[in-house]
Amino acid sequence: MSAGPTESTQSAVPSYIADGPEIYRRSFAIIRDEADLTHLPEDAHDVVIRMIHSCGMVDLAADTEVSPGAIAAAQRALRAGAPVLCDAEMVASGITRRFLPAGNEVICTLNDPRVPDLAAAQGTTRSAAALDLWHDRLDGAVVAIGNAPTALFRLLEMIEAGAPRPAVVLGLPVGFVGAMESKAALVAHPASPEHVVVHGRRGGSAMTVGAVNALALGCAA
Ligand SMILES: C/C1=C2N=C(/C=C3N=C(/C(C)=C4\N[C@@](C)([C@@H]5N=C1[C@](C)(CCC(=O)O)[C@H]5CC(=O)O)[C@@](C)(CC(=O)O)[C@@H]4CCC(=O)O)[C@@](C)(CC(=O)O)[C@@H]\3CCC(=O)O)C(C)(C)[C@@H]/2CCC(=O)O
Repeated sequence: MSAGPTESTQSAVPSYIADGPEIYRRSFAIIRDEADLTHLPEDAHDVVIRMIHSCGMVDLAADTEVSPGAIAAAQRALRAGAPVLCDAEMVASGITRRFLPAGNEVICTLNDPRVPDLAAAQGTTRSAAALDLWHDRLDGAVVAIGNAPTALFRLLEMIEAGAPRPAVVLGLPVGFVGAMESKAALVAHPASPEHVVVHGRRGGSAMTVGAVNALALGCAA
């Protein structure tokens, strides 16, 4: 093992790996070794590995479902310049812009000044109301929902009502109220777009960012 910056024999800090690319290489090798990805489409492996990388849970793979065309659809959309529509600023902030293949816009409407009034008028969360401002960008978009279950429910309601269809939905909200149910609804919906979900309570902004970054990196392959 290579030593970290503190190499003094006096130090109580153990030696550690301080080479960024090497840390990534080892992490991905450990995940490949420990995670069972066999039930997932082959082209989803790098995406799921990066999702696991973001949360440290190799058993995440068992709860992950990827529709057969999801990865190809997402990468086609990204290469064609589709925007990435995010439910939370945490998701939007984490996406590594230089990985995106076509200078794709990353959009989060949560803090648009119109959203509080929309939410109050509809009696819903700001996260769900913010999707009303997605209408003109939804067609063929990559949707990344990493926080709010109500945003995923709202997206399904919009699609049912005839809104344009995104290319793919990364349905990865987290939590105890509505997260499991919203993801189950996405997978079961007869008009479900291509999707990536982690069933159950697990999800989150970091995991969703990992999925988008892996999809973007895969566009270059
Ligand atoms: C019920 C909500 C949940 N939030 C969760 C987890 C986290 N949320 C964080 C932060 C900073 C934000 N959450 C909001 C989206 C806020 N969270 C909610 C809502 C009340 C409703 C969403 C829903 O149920 O669908 C939602 C507010 C709303 O009206 O939509 C946020 C907008 C709150 C705010 O700042 O006003 C904000 C998002 C900021 C952004 O744009 O990035 C956490 C960091 C929690 C914290 O602050 O301690 C954390 C992040 C988790 C992650 O990985 O994304 C849950 C667990 C999803 C929870 C819903 C489920 C539950 O409680 O069981």
